[in-house]
This record gives sequence, C-alpha cells and structure tokens, in this order.
Amino acid sequence: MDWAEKYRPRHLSELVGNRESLRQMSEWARQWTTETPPLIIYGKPGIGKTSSAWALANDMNWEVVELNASDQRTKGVIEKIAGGSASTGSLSGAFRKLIILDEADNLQGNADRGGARAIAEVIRQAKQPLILIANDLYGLDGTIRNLCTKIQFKALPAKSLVPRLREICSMEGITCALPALNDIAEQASGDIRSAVTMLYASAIGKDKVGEDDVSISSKDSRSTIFDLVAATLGYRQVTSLQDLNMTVDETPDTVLQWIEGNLGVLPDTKKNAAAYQALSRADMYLGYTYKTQYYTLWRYANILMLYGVHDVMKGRPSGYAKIMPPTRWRQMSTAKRQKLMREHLLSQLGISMHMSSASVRNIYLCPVSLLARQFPQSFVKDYSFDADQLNILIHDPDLAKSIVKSIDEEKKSLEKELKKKKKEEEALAKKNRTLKKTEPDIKVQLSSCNETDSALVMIDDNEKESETNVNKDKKSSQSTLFNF
Ligand SMILES: Nc1ncnc2c1ncn2[C@@H]1O[C@H](COP(=O)(O)OP(=O)(O)OP(=O)(O)O)[C@@H](O)[C@H]1O
Repeated sequence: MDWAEKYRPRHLSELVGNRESLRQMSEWARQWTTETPPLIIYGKPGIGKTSSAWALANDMNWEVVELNASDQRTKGVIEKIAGGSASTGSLSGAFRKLIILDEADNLQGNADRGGARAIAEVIRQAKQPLILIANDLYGLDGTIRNLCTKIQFKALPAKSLVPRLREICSMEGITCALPALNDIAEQASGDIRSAVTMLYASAIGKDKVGEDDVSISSKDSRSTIFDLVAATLGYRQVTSLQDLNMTVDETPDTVLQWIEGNLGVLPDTKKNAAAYQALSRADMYLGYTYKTQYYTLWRYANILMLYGVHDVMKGRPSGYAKIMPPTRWRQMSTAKRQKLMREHLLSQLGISMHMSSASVRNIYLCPVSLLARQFPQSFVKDYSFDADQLNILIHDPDLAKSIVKSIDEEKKSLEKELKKKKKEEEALAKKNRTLKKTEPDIKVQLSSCNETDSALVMIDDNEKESETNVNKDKKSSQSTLFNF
C-alpha cells in the first residue's frame, strides 16, 4: 500500500492544518438534524477534504456511503441512499449514514434528465447527513451551492507539512535528513498527498533518506523549474543554464512566465529594462515558433530568456531565493472562476428569457442589471443567485451579501415552519390511525352492550311474562264470588 493511503488520517484530530474548518465540520455533525443543510467542502487537491469527511464519520460512529464521479449519481440513486429513515438502524450499530458526494463539481455530468435542480431537491429532502466535496466551488450548480454550508480547505504552508513527514518516517523506522524533509515540503506546494508520495518514492529500499535522494527521486517539474529560475536570476551558480533547462519538464513559454513572475523590480531601471527586453525578444521567438511550427526557433527563445536575464543579474550574491509560481497564474485562475460564474449567470438568464447567453450579454445585460438593482430579492429567489452572482448585476458586494443572507434566513425559517407543520400533520394522522384501530373494540363493546340490552329486554319480557303469569296465577288463585 502506498504511504498516502496507509497514512490516511482516521480521526479529525490526526489531520494536519485547517483546524477551524475541521472544528466547523465537527460542530455540524454534532448538531445535525434532518433540518441541517448539507456541507460543501472545497479546496485544492490533496489537502485532506475526503479524509476529513471519512474521519468525521469515524469519530461520530456513522456509516459512510461514498459516491464518486465514476458512480451513477442520478437523482434516483441519491434519493434511494439519502431518503428513507433518518436513522439507519444498521447491523453495524451505526446511528446515521454519512453520504459523501466526491468530485461534486462534476455532479451534473452524469445527472439524469431531472438534472441538477432535481438533485438539489433530493439533497434538500435528505434524511441523512450529506457532504459534497469539490475542488472548485463555482463548478457546482448554483441551486445546489446555495443549499449548503460552505467550508473552505486551504493548502498548507510547507512548515506544517514537515512534522507530519517526520512522524511518518518514525512510524516507518527510517531516518530522513531535515533539509530533505524541508525540500519535499517546499516542492509539494501545500499538497500533503504529493508530499507523502514524494517521501515514499525517496525512501523506497532505504533506511536513511538524504537531500540527494529527494532531488534524484523527485522528477517533479516544479523542483527543477525552481532550480532553473534561481540559477537564471543569479541566486545559484550552475555550469550551464542550457543543460539545466534540458532537465526541466516545462515548455519555454511556461519557463518565460516563471522568470518574468520572479523578476520583480530591480533598483537599477536600466537593468530592469534590459531584463524585460530579453524576455520580450524571447517571446517574439516563441511567437515565430508557433506561427511557423518550426520548433528549432525555441532554442533562440530559450537562449534569449535564460542568458539575457542572467547577464543582467550578474554579480548578484548567491543565497536563498523565494521562487514563486507566477502571480499571473493566480490572477488567471481568479479570472477563470469569475468567467465561469458570469457564463453560468448569463445562461440562467438566457434560459428564462428564451434567448442565447450571447444575446443577454450583448443586448439585455444593462436593462437586466437595472431591474436587478430595483428588485434584487426577486432575482435572488428566481435564479437562486449567491452574493457573488448578484454582485455581477448590481455592483454592490455588501448589499448583495446582505440580501442573499436575509433571503437565506427567510428560506430557513420557512422550511423550519413547513417541517414543523408536516410533523404536526404526521402526529395528527398517527393519532387518527390509533383511534381507528381502537374503534372495533368500541364496536365490540357496543355490540356486546346491545346483546346485554336485548338480554335485559328479554329478561324484562320474561319478567313481564312471569309477572303476568304470577298475576294470572294470582288472579287464578284469588277467590272470586264465583268460587263460592
Ligand atoms: N490534512 C491532512 N493531514 C494528514 N494527511 C493528509 C492531509 N491531507 C491529505 N493527507 C494525505 O493525502 C492523502 C489524500 O488526501 P485526501 O484524499 O483527503 O485529499 P483531497 O483533498 O480529498 O484530494 P482530492 O481533491 O484529490 O480528492 C491522504 O490519504 C493522506 O495521506
């Protein structure tokens, strides 16, 4: 068994980091009733989302049913598992059954004809605790997203990974040099699964793991790109930048973005300009390459970006460099998320207005925004918008947040009331049923009453008869004038 699986945390207390998120999960589970909204746990891969859901179930002594993207996750299937009784009464003695919908951002992919809204309805009615797990919160359908309580899991800083790696080493009975552990933790970029797997790969067949074992075993592109960028910027001395570049498993345009992202602002403006000029020339060669499909030109791009920038940086004292992935990528991923959100909103509006998303965007977005500003509550209710989506239309994040919050609260209290009413109705129906059950006894009693009544009547009649007889007798026994 690989170590990532072998050392999967079994209890919440064994998980590293994200303490506040774990506390919220535990609180949710302890206070769970059929009225509690399901959870969405979201965040980067390999940081403990799935493990925490399993660990929670273990801590609560709940059974687990996990539905992955490969399973058929139709409305019918989820309904079958999540519906039914609120307690399992299972053979294992578990009181509840935690349903885990992993990769929930892919839920609609294989949904049945009812689609996401139907699944949302099933989730709303679920009689068992339910946790949805996703990498991208906005990959989830809006209706489903708005139904759930959201908990974010964040990637962990390298320093919090090292103790966990050390713990695994001691459990495996191996020694690992601290710089090697630091190296692994740095390279993992907050992904614990990747850190544990790297440690496993470095330690195969060894009792001791040194720094060299890590760099040899980790053919991870990020480790060499860090080296390459550090060497290009003059923080590290290497014999040949070109040779080092050959070992990097990245295309030249990615390397260029890494160098540009870590260039920073140099105090000497002339040097700054020269570095950017080298990058710009390299970029031109990349353009020629893609235009002509003549990949020999890559070499020119590489030489220009590596040696061009290195030449400017000459004389920098070597030492520690904090090399980071280009901020442009982070901005791009935020922009991508916003784009996804916008597209989803336009398609929702388009469906209700019977037109394409493009028409809504190009022609009607302005009047729709004005309407949304006038009637924000109706928009949120009709389209199940969350605060971010409403904000796209009304451009007022605080107002959007407060409107969505108040509607959520209203919805919750309404649902509570409905459930209360339903419970009352159920109780009344139950009472009626028990009354009906006891009715035949009453009938029996009544019929037996009738029988006694008739018996009494009979007795009465008999008595009357006997009375008349007696009377007759009396009469007959009485002496009359005729007897004499
Ligand atoms: N917080 C953590 N503490 C300890 N180990 C962890 C933690 N997070 C992840 N791991 C290790 O990584 C492995 C994978 O974790 P898990 O499946 O929970 O990640 P995930 O966030 O759900 O990833 P994905 O989104 O890819 O499913 C675990 O088996 C465990 O070995």
